[in-house]
Amino acid sequence: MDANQDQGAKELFQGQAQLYKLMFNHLSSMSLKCAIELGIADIIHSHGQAITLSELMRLLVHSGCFKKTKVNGEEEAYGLTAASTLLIKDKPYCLSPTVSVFVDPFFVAPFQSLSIWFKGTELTLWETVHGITFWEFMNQNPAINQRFNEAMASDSEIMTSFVVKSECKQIFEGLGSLVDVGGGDGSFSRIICEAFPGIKCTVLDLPHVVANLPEADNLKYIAGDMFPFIPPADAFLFKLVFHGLGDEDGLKILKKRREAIASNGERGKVIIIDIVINAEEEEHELTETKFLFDIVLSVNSTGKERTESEWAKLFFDAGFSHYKITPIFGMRSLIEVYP
Ligand SMILES: C[S@@+](CC[C@H](N)C(=O)[O-])C[C@H]1O[C@@H](n2cnc3c(N)ncnc32)[C@H](O)[C@@H]1O
Ligand SMILES: O=c1cc(-c2ccc(O)cc2)oc2c(O)c(O)ccc12
Repeated sequence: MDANQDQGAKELFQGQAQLYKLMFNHLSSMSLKCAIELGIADIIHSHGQAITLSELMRLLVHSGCFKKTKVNGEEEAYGLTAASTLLIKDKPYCLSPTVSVFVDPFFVAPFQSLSIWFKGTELTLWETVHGITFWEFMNQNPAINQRFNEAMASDSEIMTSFVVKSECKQIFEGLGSLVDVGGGDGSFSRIICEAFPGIKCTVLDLPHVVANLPEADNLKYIAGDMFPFIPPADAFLFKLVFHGLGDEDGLKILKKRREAIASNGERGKVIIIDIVINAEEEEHELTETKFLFDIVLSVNSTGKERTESEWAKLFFDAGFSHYKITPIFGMRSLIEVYP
């Protein structure tokens, strides 16, 4: 990649992370609500105007979503930043559908009840509020399922087009087969298949996600559950899948992949694209976005976002011998795991 492309990708991923932060900003106030309902401030203590449009714009400018500028050097106006550029509809990368899913009442509603969940017994807050698990909810609500899958697809498109142009494309070179586990509608694999026609890609996901999707010569879909069965392959890709799994389930999946690699003559690897929390070394705002994601995942699923040492423990406990983390996607990293 040349320096201009590199700069472009950096800006793109910074913009994406910034947009996610804005998308999840309501979690700060919901956490505050929860702290009030649980009486946290009281416990610690006993131990020891309406917004006008211009004010709203001021807030959005302050948060970096838009910038204040001048037209003809005089008139005040609002311009786009890296984040709001990702909201333009007819551009190759548009995150507007993603933002609209994750600020929709069905998604935001559970956060109103954080304190009820803390006092209850359900495994996830999602179940406390919606009565069924996140994936069952998607199965039973086709319109929302479609919007969620489209949001995941736009996330994949941004990332994959970057992967196939950057040095990290070498991790796919020479592969004969790849299973994209929990691969959604296959947007990631579709771009990989086009860039590497020699790779036979299989997307495994739940039936309501992969039903009736068009296959290609080297792109197939399997409707199924990743826990009992994942087909053999030279590489297993998990993009934004482990963050939805607790350590016990994550370990189950990784151990089976380790066994699959052993029965393939120790040939194969696991490729993970996910968040790695690195609060000491990275920018404050990036860590904040990752922490917000952590709340989303621990509320909607049994998962969490992990630090490098938490990831390493999972890999070594599953019997892998080494791994490499490349933090190339703004808030997400590419993790290669080897036997
Ligand atoms: C956050 S989405 C990520 C989708 C895709 N990898 C991407 O990054 O765009 C997680 C995916 O895991 C799938 N999934 C969840 N549980 C699964 C299971 N038990 N077996 C197979 N897929 C599953 C979901 O349907 C969903 O498509
Ligand atoms: O509730 C979620 C949200 C996500 C999610 C949101 C935005 C992205 O760009 C990626 C992922 O992922 C989830 C997930 O993987 C899961 O297992 C349960 C819930 C969610």
